[in-house]
Amino acid sequence: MQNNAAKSALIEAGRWVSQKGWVPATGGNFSIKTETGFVVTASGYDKGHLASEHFLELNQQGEITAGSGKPSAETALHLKLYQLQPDTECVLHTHSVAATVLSRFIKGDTLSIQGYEMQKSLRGVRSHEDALKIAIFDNDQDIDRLAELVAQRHQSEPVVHGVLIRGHGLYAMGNSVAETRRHIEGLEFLFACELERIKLESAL
Ligand SMILES: CSC[C@@H](O)[C@@H](O)C(=O)COP(=O)(O)O
Ligand SMILES: [Zn+2]
Repeated sequence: MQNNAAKSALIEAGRWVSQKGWVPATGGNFSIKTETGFVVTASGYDKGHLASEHFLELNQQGEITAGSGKPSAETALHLKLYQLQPDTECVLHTHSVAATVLSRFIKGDTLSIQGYEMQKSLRGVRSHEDALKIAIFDNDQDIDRLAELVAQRHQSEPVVHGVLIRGHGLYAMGNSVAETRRHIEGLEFLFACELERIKLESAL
């Protein structure tokens, strides 16, 4: 995508995701692939009120080519996700309550979801009977190290729709902005359902 179109699409995605309550208190960061690399949000801004000056342009090695301020503190993870899946065009990172709590509640390294029609909102999923597996990684302030763990896991279990960072949030990806938004919305619905199910079952 062309740089200015990418920024406009991310400004719009930011408004939407903020209205959903999924990027509180400057949490979250967004990027879109461009002809020369990718555009990423600058660090520390309210993602519901982005303007064109709140973005940096980076090349395919992750070096800044245009823009001011600091790129997102989590830029290395965006870069890694583009390198792992060449058809990924957009990465959106959110901090919803459901993703944050569920990733802490599940103690292992995988959230397994089955039995929901909404699973079919995710690319390639054909049935509620498919077991949807979302990788969970322990949170780490060392983003390069975290990105390396995602890359290692990808070798045996390819990252397709998104990954959860424990107690932190969701990284969703897709082959367009629209697909990434749909993946976030579908996954958030599934996370909320799972939280409700766990609460009901523990009350029995
Ligand atoms: C407001 S705490 C969240 C941050 O530490 C981080 O996880 C985040 O998502 C936003 O960081 P940013 O550097 O603005 O892209
Ligand atoms: Zn974050």
